[in-house]
Amino acid sequence: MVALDVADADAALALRDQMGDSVGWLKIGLRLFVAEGPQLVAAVRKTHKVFLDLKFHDIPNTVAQAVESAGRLGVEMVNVHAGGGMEMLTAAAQSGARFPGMKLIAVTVLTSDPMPAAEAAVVALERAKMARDAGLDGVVCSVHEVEAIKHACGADFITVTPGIRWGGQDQQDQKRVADPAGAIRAGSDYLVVGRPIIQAEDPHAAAMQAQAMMRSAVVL
Ligand SMILES: O=C(O)c1cc(=O)[nH]c(=O)n1[C@@H]1O[C@H](COP(=O)(O)O)[C@@H](O)[C@H]1O
Repeated sequence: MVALDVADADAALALRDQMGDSVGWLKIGLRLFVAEGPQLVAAVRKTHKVFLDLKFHDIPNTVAQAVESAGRLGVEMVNVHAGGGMEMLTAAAQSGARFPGMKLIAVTVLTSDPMPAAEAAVVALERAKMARDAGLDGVVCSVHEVEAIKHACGADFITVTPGIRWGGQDQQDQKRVADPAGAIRAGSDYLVVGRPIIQAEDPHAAAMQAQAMMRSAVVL
């Protein structure tokens, strides 16, 4: 999943065209959605699956309604923040259930969170179990937590992992990072990559490089 963390529709659609069908999913997050809204989601959906990453975190009623609005946009994935608690997650799941083509995912502990990795592992696992019990389809977590979450929540419970860096790239604000091969070896279902691709001199080549590393880790 390539994160379209760019300022406007022109930049987003240029990047989308550069990626072509080499990438199946594009992620629309806060920056782009606040700037361009549902119209841009509709444009991107014409060619790619869309992960709408707005990390809803509010009272249960508000989050449930926001999930419903996301469902009406027809996106294939949307996320909420597990920090909102069990009642919020349950309300979100009830709303999400009306849109079977949309995966509902909970952010556990942000990959930029400065808490020590061992503590993040405990909190992420706890929140993943809560998300599963509430009926969500999976979580966003770092690669480091994937194995324990799959073990506790089941192989079908989706793990989406940002914080992907390789070849000595700058971690920037990310704290818990891993490379594309490591993410596949850990069992991650979807890798989210932003700046290492979108700020590369050649974004298409960077996406190809990440995918080659992913393939190198696939055991047939
Ligand atoms: O929900 C997310 O997508 C997300 C969760 C998280 O814990 N960490 C995280 O980095 N993300 C998003 O994943 C992308 C990572 O971007 P880069 O650090 O540029 O690769 C950004 O769009 C973040 O908003």
